[in-house]
Amino acid sequence: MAATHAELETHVTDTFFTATVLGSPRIGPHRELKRAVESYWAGRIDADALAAVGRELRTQTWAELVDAGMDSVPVNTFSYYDQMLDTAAMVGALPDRVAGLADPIDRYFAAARGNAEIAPLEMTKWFDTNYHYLVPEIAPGTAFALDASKVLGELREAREQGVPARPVVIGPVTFLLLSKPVDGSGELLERLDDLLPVYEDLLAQLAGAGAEWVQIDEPALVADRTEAELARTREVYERLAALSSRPKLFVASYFGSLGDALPVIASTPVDAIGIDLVAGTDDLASVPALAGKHVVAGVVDGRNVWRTDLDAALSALESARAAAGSLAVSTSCSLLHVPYSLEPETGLDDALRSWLAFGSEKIGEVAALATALTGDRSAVNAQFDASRAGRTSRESDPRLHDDALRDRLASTLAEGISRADAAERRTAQNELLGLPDLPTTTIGSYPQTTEIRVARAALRRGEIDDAEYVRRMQGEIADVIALQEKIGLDVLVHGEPERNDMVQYFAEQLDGFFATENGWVQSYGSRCVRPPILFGDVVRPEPMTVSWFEYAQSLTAKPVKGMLTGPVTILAWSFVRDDQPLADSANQVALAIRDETVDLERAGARIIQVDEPALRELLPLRKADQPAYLDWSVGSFRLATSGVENTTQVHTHLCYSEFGEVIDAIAGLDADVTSIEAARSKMEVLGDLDAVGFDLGVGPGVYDIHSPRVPSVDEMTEALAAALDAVPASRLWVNPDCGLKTRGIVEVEASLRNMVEAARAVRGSTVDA
Ligand SMILES: CN1c2c(nc(N)[nH]c2=O)NC[C@@H]1CNc1ccc(C(=O)N[C@@H](CCC(=O)N[C@@H](CCC(=O)N[C@@H](CCC(=O)O)C(=O)O)C(=O)O)C(=O)O)cc1
Ligand SMILES: N[C@@H](CCS)C(=O)O
Ligand SMILES: [Zn+2]
Repeated sequence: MAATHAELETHVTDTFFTATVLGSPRIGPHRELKRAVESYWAGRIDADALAAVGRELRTQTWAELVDAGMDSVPVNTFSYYDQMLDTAAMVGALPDRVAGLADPIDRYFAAARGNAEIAPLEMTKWFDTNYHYLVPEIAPGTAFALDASKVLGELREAREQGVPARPVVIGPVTFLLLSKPVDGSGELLERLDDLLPVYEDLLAQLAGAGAEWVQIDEPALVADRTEAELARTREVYERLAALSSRPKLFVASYFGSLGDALPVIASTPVDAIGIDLVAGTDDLASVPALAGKHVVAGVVDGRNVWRTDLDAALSALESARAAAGSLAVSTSCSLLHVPYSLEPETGLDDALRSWLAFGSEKIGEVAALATALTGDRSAVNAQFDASRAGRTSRESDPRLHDDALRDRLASTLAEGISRADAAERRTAQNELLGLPDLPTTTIGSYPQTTEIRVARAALRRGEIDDAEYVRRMQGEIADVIALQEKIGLDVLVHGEPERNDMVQYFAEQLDGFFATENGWVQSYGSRCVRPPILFGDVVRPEPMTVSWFEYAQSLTAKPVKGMLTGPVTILAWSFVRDDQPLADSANQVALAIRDETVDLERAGARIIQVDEPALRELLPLRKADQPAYLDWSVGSFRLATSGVENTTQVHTHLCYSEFGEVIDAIAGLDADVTSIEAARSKMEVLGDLDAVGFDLGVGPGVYDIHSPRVPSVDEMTEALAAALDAVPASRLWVNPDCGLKTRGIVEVEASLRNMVEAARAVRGSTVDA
């Protein structure tokens, strides 16, 4: 049964816990950690003040969990930046280049962000989420050594507060599989023999510090794994479980089903196994294989915001308990991926509110289910009734089903979503645009300055009116157009100052979405996003971008790109309804974007860019599920972009990933021009595109926008020369890797000047040749 706070104060020991979550958000209910960390970086507060903010946030998080009735509370899920970086620091795997920094916190932040001399670690997406982790680098010389100060410190802190603390660490298999071999390192799982002593030492120290349980996260086991990898996994957990002095071992999986890995983990003497019964419902049928283990059943969705169907969850829990014997109720994954609480969302109508559960509400659901599971159903009747009422209200809400929209979508799809032959389009577009070879452009956003954000905040608070806001944004657009003209770029953008975010901006204008006021979720480090909630059928009441485009185009004779976010990315960065296939929601969003492209074209846009940076991110973790995804995602992009004339040049933009695995899909998008992140991977993507016969326009990023460094003309000339080995000049575009919203204007101007100079130099040499 979920314990009360009073019971916990009597210290339940040596028991199997019954109610928990796999992890907690850490950025702060009002982004307190973001503000503290950024203040520390800016030198406005010292390390003690930063530590105090962290301590206060942990205390609040643990108290909420204990008060709600969790009888085991995850600790060490707090982080100043990222949990993979924390693990690298814990096992002594920070890169050598930060070793010279004496202060551990400065060393840590240097690995995360770099500085004038030090390159940061790479960042990449955490499985199929919109959270980015830092990729540890493992060199042959990396000498693993334990530094357990963070986890031990947080364990001690929690225990002093009477919290039934369960330290959480990333497991050795996931840590190595997600790290990057450098300096000639081979297959990283080969390093397990070096790494395991560190984990053994850690477990001994945790036991010595009073930890009854430790949670070892192994989400890498929900992706396809080779026999050899599974065999190594078995060895790891046999060895760790064989330790004489250790806490009970709870191996947690999440983001999918364990599949073949389930019997492997089950065969080792670990004490508890966590399964994701939301994204990995298949594992429910395998629970009998877990008999004798404590099963931690993730039935409350940690990735999405829908209220749990408590009746269905309870019945899954009852059948799992019957098969396994011993069971705890949990979230499917850490609550890192959802906002803290529904409470600040004053803009929610009662119906919508009754369908939702954010972090706090999910903790309440876990507690209610744990109580119901022990037989004391009457104590939680009200929660079960509210869950049923929310479901009934949702099923009957007219906003979930718009017949006119569905009919129009069906007829548009029936008409076909292919454009004319690409060569025919190219001829028509070249004639209209008259661009030079190697046209120069940027990806869309220019620096989101404090003035821009302050203006938006002032509009929100009613301190300025719409007209004043438009005036200020038009001022920004005019500046950005003038800057681009001065630099000599060929294809211009309006700079996106009016967009709080490339997804939220559209969601705020589409029916069927709810945009939260305070639903912040960590994206990376101190950066957060507010994923909108796609709850109903999606309808575009009016044009969303046209007036900004028209204003920008009125200031220049050069073509200004219409700038839109694509359907896959809008879905990937939203919380999406779970009552219909993702493909159906994607097509509804695509139809709205298609209408916008047609309106932009009518307003004079000769080029329209539809960004799909999240195309790779949503790729299912299991190969077997990938073809169906690629089919609907490419289809939704084509639906969004096939409504315009042949003369209108469609661009797309892809970034934040390595695209090797989805290269066919990129070709399948059939965009006239694809700008793609390439600077860090040294243009490798061009070879991949060539290999699948891609013969459309391509703009491989010639410089990395993730750092303030100004790239030289020479290095961009070299990048372009390398690109010309794979792509003829007639198809090559010149652009940075991604948008410039996180950069400062001074470095942007200098970098773009050099980029244009490099393009001109290369153009000259190809014309001469
Ligand atoms: C391209 N990326 C994106 C992802 N997901 C998205 N949904 N959007 C993306 O663009 N995933 C992959 C990458 C992740 N990259 C980033 C990069 C940068 C940020 C970021 O800077 N986030 C901002 C918040 C942005 C925002 O929503 N701004 C709003 C509100 C701003 C605000 O907080 N205003 C203050 C007042 C003004 C002030 O003092 O500054 C307030 O309200 O208190 C806006 O511009 O109106 C961040 O601050 O973290 C995220 C992901
Ligand atoms: N048009 C967007 C794409 C980011 S991925 C931008 O420039 O910021
Ligand atoms: Zn981008």
